[in-house]
Amino acid sequence: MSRTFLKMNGLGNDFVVIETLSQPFTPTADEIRAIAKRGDGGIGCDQVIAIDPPKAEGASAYVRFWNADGEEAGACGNGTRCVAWLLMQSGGKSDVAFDTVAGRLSGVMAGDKRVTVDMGPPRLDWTQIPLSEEMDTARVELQVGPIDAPWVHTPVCVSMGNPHVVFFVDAPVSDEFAEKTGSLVEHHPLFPEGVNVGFAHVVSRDHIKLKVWERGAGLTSACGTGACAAQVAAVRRGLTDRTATVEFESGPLVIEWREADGHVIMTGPVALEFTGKLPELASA
Ligand SMILES: N[C@H](CCC[C@H](N)C(=O)O)C(=O)O
Repeated sequence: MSRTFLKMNGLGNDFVVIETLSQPFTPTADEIRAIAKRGDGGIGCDQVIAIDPPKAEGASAYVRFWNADGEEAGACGNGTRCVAWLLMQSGGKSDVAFDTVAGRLSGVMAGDKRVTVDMGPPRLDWTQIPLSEEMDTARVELQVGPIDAPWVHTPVCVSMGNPHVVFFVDAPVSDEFAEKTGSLVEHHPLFPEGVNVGFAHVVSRDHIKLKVWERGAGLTSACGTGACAAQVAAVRRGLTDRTATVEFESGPLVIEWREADGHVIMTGPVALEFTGKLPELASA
Protein backbone atom coordinates (compact mmCIF):
# COMPACT_ATOMS: atom_id res chain seq x y z
CA MET A 1 0.00 0.00 0.00
CA SER A 2 1.59 3.34 -0.96
CA ARG A 3 1.45 6.16 1.54
CA THR A 4 0.45 9.77 1.14
CA PHE A 5 3.04 12.34 2.20
CA LEU A 6 3.00 16.11 2.55
CA LYS A 7 6.02 18.15 1.48
CA MET A 8 6.39 21.07 3.88
CA ASN A 9 8.96 23.58 4.99
CA GLY A 10 9.75 26.14 7.62
CA LEU A 11 11.79 29.00 6.12
CA GLY A 12 12.97 26.59 3.42
CA ASN A 13 14.11 23.85 5.85
CA ASP A 14 12.09 21.14 4.21
CA PHE A 15 10.37 17.95 5.23
CA VAL A 16 8.54 14.92 3.91
CA VAL A 17 5.75 14.43 6.46
CA ILE A 18 4.12 11.00 6.67
CA GLU A 19 1.00 10.22 8.63
CA THR A 20 1.19 6.67 9.97
CA LEU A 21 -2.24 6.42 11.58
CA SER A 22 -3.39 3.75 9.14
CA GLN A 23 -0.17 1.74 8.83
CA PRO A 24 2.95 1.65 11.05
CA PHE A 25 6.05 3.23 9.50
CA THR A 26 9.30 1.45 10.36
CA PRO A 27 11.74 2.59 7.71
CA THR A 28 15.34 1.48 7.38
CA ALA A 29 18.06 4.14 7.21
CA ASP A 30 18.43 3.33 3.51
CA GLU A 31 14.72 3.98 2.94
CA ILE A 32 14.93 7.35 4.73
CA ARG A 33 17.96 8.24 2.61
CA ALA A 34 16.07 7.23 -0.55
CA ILE A 35 13.12 9.48 0.37
CA ALA A 36 15.36 12.40 1.34
CA LYS A 37 17.63 12.16 -1.72
CA ARG A 38 17.31 15.19 -3.97
CA GLY A 39 16.87 13.84 -7.52
CA ASP A 40 17.53 10.29 -8.70
CA GLY A 41 14.03 9.13 -7.70
CA GLY A 42 14.06 10.73 -4.25
CA ILE A 43 11.53 13.32 -3.09
CA GLY A 44 14.27 15.47 -1.52
CA CYS A 45 14.17 16.93 2.00
CA ASP A 46 16.33 17.81 5.00
CA GLN A 47 14.31 15.67 7.39
CA VAL A 48 11.59 12.98 7.19
CA ILE A 49 8.85 13.26 9.82
CA ALA A 50 6.38 10.57 10.95
CA ILE A 51 3.15 11.45 12.74
CA ASP A 52 2.19 8.33 14.72
CA PRO A 53 -0.89 7.71 16.87
CA PRO A 54 -0.54 9.20 20.40
CA LYS A 55 0.95 7.07 23.17
CA ALA A 56 -0.14 9.18 26.11
CA GLU A 57 -3.11 11.12 27.47
CA GLY A 58 -3.40 14.67 26.26
CA ALA A 59 -1.25 14.18 23.16
CA SER A 60 -2.67 14.28 19.64
CA ALA A 61 0.21 12.27 18.19
CA TYR A 62 3.69 10.86 18.72
CA VAL A 63 6.18 12.40 16.29
CA ARG A 64 9.52 11.06 15.03
CA PHE A 65 12.21 12.83 13.01
CA TRP A 66 14.96 11.46 10.76
CA ASN A 67 17.78 13.41 9.13
CA ALA A 68 18.51 13.05 5.43
CA ASP A 69 21.41 10.72 6.32
CA GLY A 70 18.90 8.20 7.69
CA GLU A 71 19.63 8.74 11.40
CA GLU A 72 16.86 9.62 13.87
CA ALA A 73 17.03 13.09 15.46
CA GLY A 74 15.56 13.98 18.84
CA ALA A 75 14.07 17.30 17.80
CA CYS A 76 13.30 19.46 14.81
CA GLY A 77 11.98 22.95 15.45
CA ASN A 78 10.83 23.95 11.96
CA GLY A 79 9.33 20.49 11.60
CA THR A 80 7.57 20.85 14.94
CA ARG A 81 5.81 24.00 13.71
CA CYS A 82 4.73 22.17 10.53
CA VAL A 83 3.40 19.17 12.49
CA ALA A 84 1.59 21.43 14.97
CA TRP A 85 -0.04 23.28 12.08
CA LEU A 86 -1.13 20.02 10.38
CA LEU A 87 -2.60 18.62 13.59
CA MET A 88 -4.47 21.87 14.33
CA GLN A 89 -5.76 22.09 10.74
CA SER A 90 -6.95 18.47 10.69
CA GLY A 91 -8.42 18.73 14.19
CA GLY A 92 -10.04 22.12 13.62
CA LYS A 93 -8.19 23.37 16.69
CA SER A 94 -6.10 26.43 17.49
CA ASP A 95 -3.83 24.62 19.94
CA VAL A 96 -2.27 21.17 20.09
CA ALA A 97 0.12 19.02 22.11
CA PHE A 98 2.14 16.04 20.93
CA ASP A 99 4.97 13.88 22.19
CA THR A 100 8.45 13.24 20.81
CA VAL A 101 11.42 11.28 22.08
CA ALA A 102 12.61 14.55 23.67
CA GLY A 103 9.34 15.15 25.52
CA ARG A 104 5.98 16.90 25.11
CA LEU A 105 5.71 19.85 22.77
CA SER A 106 2.77 22.16 22.26
CA GLY A 107 1.71 24.64 19.62
CA VAL A 108 -0.80 27.42 19.06
CA MET A 109 -1.81 29.28 15.93
CA ALA A 110 -0.10 32.68 15.66
CA GLY A 111 -1.70 33.94 12.45
CA ASP A 112 -2.20 32.60 8.96
CA LYS A 113 0.33 29.76 8.46
CA ARG A 114 2.22 31.04 11.50
CA VAL A 115 2.68 28.87 14.60
CA THR A 116 4.10 29.39 18.07
CA VAL A 117 5.58 26.23 19.65
CA ASP A 118 6.81 25.59 23.17
CA MET A 119 10.02 23.65 22.60
CA GLY A 120 10.46 22.90 26.30
CA PRO A 121 13.51 23.82 28.37
CA PRO A 122 17.08 23.77 27.02
CA ARG A 123 19.41 21.16 28.50
CA LEU A 124 22.68 22.81 29.54
CA ASP A 125 24.73 20.25 31.44
CA TRP A 126 27.68 18.68 29.56
CA THR A 127 26.12 15.24 30.07
CA GLN A 128 22.89 16.42 28.41
CA ILE A 129 24.41 17.83 25.21
CA PRO A 130 26.18 15.30 25.39
CA LEU A 131 29.90 16.04 25.47
CA SER A 132 32.55 13.34 25.79
CA GLU A 133 34.19 15.09 28.77
CA GLU A 134 33.12 17.40 31.58
CA MET A 135 33.14 21.05 30.51
CA ASP A 136 31.43 24.36 31.18
CA THR A 137 28.94 24.36 28.29
CA ALA A 138 28.85 28.17 28.36
CA ARG A 139 32.53 28.33 27.36
CA VAL A 140 33.51 25.09 25.61
CA GLU A 141 37.24 24.48 25.04
CA LEU A 142 37.10 23.96 21.28
CA GLN A 143 38.64 25.81 18.39
CA VAL A 144 38.70 25.20 14.63
CA GLY A 145 41.43 26.29 12.25
CA PRO A 146 45.10 27.20 12.81
CA ILE A 147 46.16 26.93 16.46
CA ASP A 148 47.49 30.47 16.61
CA ALA A 149 44.66 32.04 14.59
CA PRO A 150 41.49 29.90 14.92
CA TRP A 151 38.59 30.59 12.57
CA VAL A 152 36.11 30.06 15.45
CA HIS A 153 36.58 29.15 19.13
CA THR A 154 35.05 28.96 22.64
CA PRO A 155 31.47 28.12 21.65
CA VAL A 156 28.39 27.56 23.79
CA CYS A 157 26.65 24.16 23.78
CA VAL A 158 22.89 23.71 24.23
CA SER A 159 20.57 20.75 23.70
CA MET A 160 16.97 21.27 22.61
CA GLY A 161 16.52 17.51 22.60
CA ASN A 162 19.25 17.48 19.97
CA PRO A 163 22.86 18.65 20.32
CA HIS A 164 23.92 22.16 19.25
CA VAL A 165 27.21 24.00 19.37
CA VAL A 166 26.99 27.78 18.78
CA PHE A 167 30.00 29.83 17.68
CA PHE A 168 29.67 33.60 17.98
CA VAL A 169 31.19 35.34 14.95
CA ASP A 170 31.95 39.02 14.24
CA ALA A 171 30.05 38.97 10.93
CA PRO A 172 27.64 36.62 9.15
CA VAL A 173 29.59 33.70 7.66
CA SER A 174 29.48 32.52 4.04
CA ASP A 175 27.96 29.19 3.00
CA GLU A 176 31.46 27.99 2.11
CA PHE A 177 32.79 28.85 5.59
CA ALA A 178 29.79 27.17 7.28
CA GLU A 179 30.27 24.04 5.16
CA LYS A 180 34.04 23.87 5.69
CA THR A 181 33.92 24.55 9.43
CA GLY A 182 30.58 22.87 10.22
CA SER A 183 31.57 19.60 8.55
CA LEU A 184 34.78 19.55 10.62
CA VAL A 185 32.89 20.03 13.90
CA GLU A 186 29.82 17.82 13.22
CA HIS A 187 31.68 14.60 14.04
CA HIS A 188 34.34 16.02 16.41
CA PRO A 189 35.19 13.52 19.20
CA LEU A 190 33.91 16.04 21.78
CA PHE A 191 30.39 15.22 20.50
CA PRO A 192 29.73 11.47 20.86
CA GLU A 193 26.30 11.84 19.20
CA GLY A 194 27.48 14.37 16.61
CA VAL A 195 26.32 17.98 16.71
CA ASN A 196 24.47 20.73 14.83
CA VAL A 197 26.83 23.66 14.28
CA GLY A 198 25.54 27.24 14.47
CA PHE A 199 27.38 30.43 13.47
CA ALA A 200 25.69 33.34 15.24
CA HIS A 201 26.30 37.04 14.59
CA VAL A 202 24.71 39.20 17.29
CA VAL A 203 23.40 42.36 15.59
CA SER A 204 21.77 43.85 18.71
CA ARG A 205 20.24 42.78 22.02
CA ASP A 206 17.15 41.50 20.19
CA HIS A 207 18.56 40.41 16.81
CA ILE A 208 20.83 37.51 15.81
CA LYS A 209 21.85 36.50 12.28
CA LEU A 210 22.38 32.72 12.12
CA LYS A 211 23.60 30.05 9.74
CA VAL A 212 23.52 26.35 10.70
CA TRP A 213 25.37 23.31 9.42
CA GLU A 214 23.02 20.52 10.52
CA ARG A 215 24.04 17.10 11.79
CA GLY A 216 22.97 14.58 9.18
CA ALA A 217 21.61 17.16 6.76
CA GLY A 218 24.38 19.69 6.07
CA LEU A 219 23.81 23.37 5.39
CA THR A 220 20.06 24.07 5.58
CA SER A 221 18.06 27.25 4.86
CA ALA A 222 17.03 27.47 8.49
CA CYS A 223 17.14 25.44 11.70
CA GLY A 224 14.50 25.94 14.38
CA THR A 225 16.25 24.16 17.21
CA GLY A 226 19.42 25.93 16.04
CA ALA A 227 17.67 29.27 16.46
CA CYS A 228 16.52 28.22 19.95
CA ALA A 229 20.07 27.13 20.82
CA ALA A 230 21.60 30.35 19.49
CA GLN A 231 19.24 32.55 21.53
CA VAL A 232 19.79 30.50 24.70
CA ALA A 233 23.55 30.68 24.08
CA ALA A 234 23.41 34.46 23.55
CA VAL A 235 21.42 35.02 26.76
CA ARG A 236 23.88 32.81 28.66
CA ARG A 237 26.69 35.02 27.38
CA GLY A 238 24.77 38.24 28.22
CA LEU A 239 24.59 39.21 24.53
CA THR A 240 20.78 39.37 24.04
CA ASP A 241 17.68 39.94 26.15
CA ARG A 242 15.21 37.07 26.70
CA THR A 243 13.40 37.57 23.36
CA ALA A 244 15.20 38.01 20.03
CA THR A 245 14.59 37.74 16.32
CA VAL A 246 16.86 35.02 14.94
CA GLU A 247 17.26 35.75 11.25
CA PHE A 248 18.27 33.31 8.51
CA GLU A 249 18.82 34.37 4.91
CA SER A 250 15.42 32.77 4.25
CA GLY A 251 13.65 34.77 6.96
CA PRO A 252 13.19 35.31 10.72
CA LEU A 253 12.02 33.32 13.74
CA VAL A 254 11.12 34.91 17.06
CA ILE A 255 12.64 33.06 20.00
CA GLU A 256 11.91 33.71 23.67
CA TRP A 257 13.77 31.94 26.47
CA ARG A 258 10.90 32.44 28.87
CA GLU A 259 11.95 33.60 32.35
CA ALA A 260 8.89 32.13 34.13
CA ASP A 261 9.43 28.45 33.34
CA GLY A 262 12.69 28.34 31.39
CA HIS A 263 10.92 27.05 28.28
CA VAL A 264 12.00 28.16 24.81
CA ILE A 265 9.14 29.56 22.73
CA MET A 266 9.54 29.77 18.95
CA THR A 267 7.27 31.57 16.49
CA GLY A 268 7.55 31.31 12.74
CA PRO A 269 5.96 30.35 9.42
CA VAL A 270 4.92 27.01 7.99
CA ALA A 271 4.48 26.18 4.29
CA LEU A 272 2.70 23.28 2.59
CA GLU A 273 4.35 22.73 -0.82
CA PHE A 274 2.50 19.70 -2.24
CA THR A 275 1.22 16.22 -1.43
CA GLY A 276 2.19 12.98 -3.13
CA LYS A 277 2.46 9.22 -2.86
CA LEU A 278 5.58 7.62 -1.46
CA PRO A 279 7.13 4.95 -3.68
CA GLU A 280 6.59 1.42 -2.33
CA LEU A 281 9.06 0.79 0.51
CA ALA A 282 10.08 -2.79 1.21
CA SER A 283 9.92 -2.58 5.00
CA ALA A 284 7.84 0.44 5.72
N1 LIG B 1 16.08 21.39 10.96
C1 LIG B 1 15.75 21.05 12.31
C2 LIG B 1 16.92 20.55 13.09
C3 LIG B 1 17.13 19.17 12.82
C4 LIG B 1 18.22 18.76 13.72
C5 LIG B 1 18.92 17.58 13.16
N2 LIG B 1 19.83 17.98 12.11
C6 LIG B 1 19.68 16.88 14.27
O1 LIG B 1 20.40 15.97 13.96
O2 LIG B 1 19.51 17.25 15.42
C7 LIG B 1 15.15 22.20 13.07
O3 LIG B 1 14.48 23.02 12.45
O4 LIG B 1 15.33 22.25 14.30
